[in-house]
Amino acid sequence: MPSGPLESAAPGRASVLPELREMWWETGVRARAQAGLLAVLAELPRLVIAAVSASWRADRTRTAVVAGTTVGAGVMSAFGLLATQRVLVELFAGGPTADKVLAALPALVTLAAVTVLRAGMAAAMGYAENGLTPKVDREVERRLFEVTTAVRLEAFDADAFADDMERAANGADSTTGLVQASMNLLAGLAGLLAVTVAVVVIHPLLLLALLVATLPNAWAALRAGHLRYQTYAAGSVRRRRLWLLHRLMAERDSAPELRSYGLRAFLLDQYDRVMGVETGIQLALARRVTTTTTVGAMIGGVATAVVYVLLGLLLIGGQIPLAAAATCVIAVQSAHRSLSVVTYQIDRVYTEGQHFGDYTGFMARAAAYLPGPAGPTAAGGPGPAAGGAGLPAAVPPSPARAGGTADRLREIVVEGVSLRYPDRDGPAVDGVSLTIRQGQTVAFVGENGSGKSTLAAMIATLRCPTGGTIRYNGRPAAEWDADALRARIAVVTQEYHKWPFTAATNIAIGDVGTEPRQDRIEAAAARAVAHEMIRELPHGYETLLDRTFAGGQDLSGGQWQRITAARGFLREADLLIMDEPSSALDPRAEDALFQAIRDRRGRATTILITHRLANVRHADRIYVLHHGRLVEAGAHDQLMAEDGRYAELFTLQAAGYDSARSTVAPAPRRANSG
Ligand SMILES: Nc1ncnc2c1ncn2[C@@H]1O[C@H](COP(=O)(O)OP(=O)(O)OP(=O)(O)O)[C@@H](O)[C@H]1O
Repeated sequence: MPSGPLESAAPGRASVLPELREMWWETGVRARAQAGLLAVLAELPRLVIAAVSASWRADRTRTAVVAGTTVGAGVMSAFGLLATQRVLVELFAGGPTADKVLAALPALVTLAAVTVLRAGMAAAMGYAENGLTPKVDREVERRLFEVTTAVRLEAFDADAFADDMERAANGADSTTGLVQASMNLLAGLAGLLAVTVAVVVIHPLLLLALLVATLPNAWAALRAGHLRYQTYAAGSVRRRRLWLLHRLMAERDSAPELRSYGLRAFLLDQYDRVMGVETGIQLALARRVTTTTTVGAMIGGVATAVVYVLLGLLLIGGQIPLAAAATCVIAVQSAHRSLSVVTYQIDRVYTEGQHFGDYTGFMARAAAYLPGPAGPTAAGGPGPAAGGAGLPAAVPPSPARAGGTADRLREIVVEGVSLRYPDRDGPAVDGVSLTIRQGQTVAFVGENGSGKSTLAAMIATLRCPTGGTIRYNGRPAAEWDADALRARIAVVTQEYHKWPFTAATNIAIGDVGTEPRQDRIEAAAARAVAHEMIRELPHGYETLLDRTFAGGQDLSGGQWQRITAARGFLREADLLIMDEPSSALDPRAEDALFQAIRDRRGRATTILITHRLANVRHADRIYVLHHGRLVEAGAHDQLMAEDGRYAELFTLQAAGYDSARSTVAPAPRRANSG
C-alpha cells in the first residue's frame, strides 16, 4: 500500500505553506524596524500628537484632566524634592533638635501638602483615564466601522485590502494604549525635568553627576526595547503562520477534512517547525536583551559609585553642604525611577504607535473607496473631508437625488457595460447591452466564469461598471439616491452569509427598514419552502443559528439556502436577483421555489441565474453570456430553434436526465407536499 498522508508530510516535503508568503506591507514594517534608534525616536512626536488628538475628539474634559494632572504630578515632584532638601538643610544645621525640627516645620508642611496634592492628582488622573478609555475606543472603532461598512465592494478586490483592514482593527485597539503611554511618558518626562530643575537649584554640578549616573541605564533600556521591536517585526510571517495553524487545528470548519485526509501529523509537524524557529529566536533575543541591560546596569552602577565618591569629595572639601549631598542621593534615585518610566513608555509609545499607524494609514487609504458625489469613478480620487490624523470625518450623506417611494423600477437599461477586476487580464463582463422591463423574469445563463454574477452585481449597484452605463427608469445610478435605489432591489447571492442571529432575524434582515412582523416573515419563509423546516427547529423561529453560542444550531446547506431565499422574498422588491438560489435544494424544494419565482411574473421583475436550465424555460428572456460577452438572447423556444450555445447546454443537461430515465425505472409520482 502506498504511504499515507502522514508519511508524505515527512520533513522535506511541503515544508512551507505557499499561502503564507510575505505581504507587501510587511516590508514596510521591517524597514521601520531597521531604521535605527534615532529614526525611531524621531517618529515619536507625530504618533503622540495623532493619539492625543483622537483622545481630544473623544472627550476634551477628560483629556485635559489627564494631561493637566500628569504634568501637575511632575511639577509636584520638583516641589517635593525641593521641600525635602529644605527639611534636610534644617535638620543638618547646628543647634538643639527641637529648634531644628521647628525650623524644618514649614518645609515639612509643604512636603505633606505636595504629597497630598500628588495623591489627589493621581486619583483624578486615574478616574479621568478610566472614563476616557471606553470613549476613545468607541470613537476610533466606530469611525473604522463607518468606513468598513461604506467602502465600495471594489475595495475588497484591491491588493491586500482585507489584510490592511484586519491590522487596522488591531490598530484601533492600540489607540488607548498609545494615549496612556503618551500621558505616562509625559508624566515621566515631567518627573525627570522636575528632578533636573531641583538638582540644578541645589548645585549645578550635580546635574552632570545625575546624567553620568542615569544615561547608561537609559541607553540600555531603549536599546532593549528596540531589539524587542525588531524581533517582533521580523516575526510577522511566523506569527501569521502560527495563527493559521492554530485555526486549522482547532476550528470546526477544518475538523472534518483534517480527519478525513489524515492531516494531523502534517499540521503538527508544521507547528513544531515554526515553534522550533520561534523558540530559538526568543532565546537569542533574551540573550541579547540580558547582555544589553547587564552592560547598561554595570556602567550605570560604576557611574553611580563615581557620583557618590564625587559627592563625598565635595563634602570633604566643604564645597557642598551635607543636606545638598543627601538630596542629591535622593535625586539620583528619583531620576532612576523617572528614567525607567520614560524609557519603558518610549518603548510602549513606539510599539502602540506602530499599530495605531496601521489604523490611520488604513483610514486614509480607505477614504478613496468611499462612495461620494464623484460617484463610481471616485476610486483614487479625494475622499470625504478628512478628520485629524488622516481619519475621514464620517461617511458623507447621500445628496438629494431621485428615489421617492412612488418611483418604482419600471425599466433597467444596460448600455455597453463592462467590468474588469483589478489584476485580471480580460474583462469579466465585456460590452453587454440589454433591457429589462417591469414584471419580466429574465435569466442569465452561461458556463462557469462567464460573467453572470458580475453583471447581476452591477445591476444591483453592488459594483460599478468600469465602462458603459446602467439606467434605472432612464436615469443612471449616480442620479439616484443610492440607498433608495438599493431598497428597490433584493439580491440572493451565491455566497450568502450565515448571520449569527435567530432564524426570524435571519429572514427579517432582508428588509430592515420595516417593522419585522412575524406574519410577513412566515409568509416569506413559506414562499422559500422554509416555514416547516424552521418550525421543526428546537425554538422555531427564535432558534439561534450559530453553534458558537450556547443553544445555537447549525443548518444544512439546503436549509440555509431556503432561509436566504426567504430573506430575498421578504422585501417585495421591484427587482429580485436570485443567483444560484437552488444549488443545494432537494428537487421538491427546488420545484416549489421556482414556482414562487414564477408567481412574481407580471408583477415584479426577477433576474435568475442558474445552471439548472430546466428552470429557465419559462423566463421571458434568456441572456447567454460567454467570456463576459452577451452571445445570445431570446425566449427558450427561440434559442432552441437557433441551435446555438444555449441549445447545446440545454440539450447536454436534458440528455443526462433522458439517459437516467431510460436506465432507471420511473418512480411512482407522489403528491407535492410543498
Ligand atoms: N472579486 C473578483 N476578483 C477578480 N476576479 C473575479 C472576481 N469575481 C469574479 N472574478 C472573475 O470574473 C469572471 C466572471 O466571474 P463571475 O462570478 O461573474 O462568473 P459567473 O458566470 O457568475 O460564474 P459561476 O457560474 O461559476 O458562478 C471569472 O473569470 C472570475 O474568475
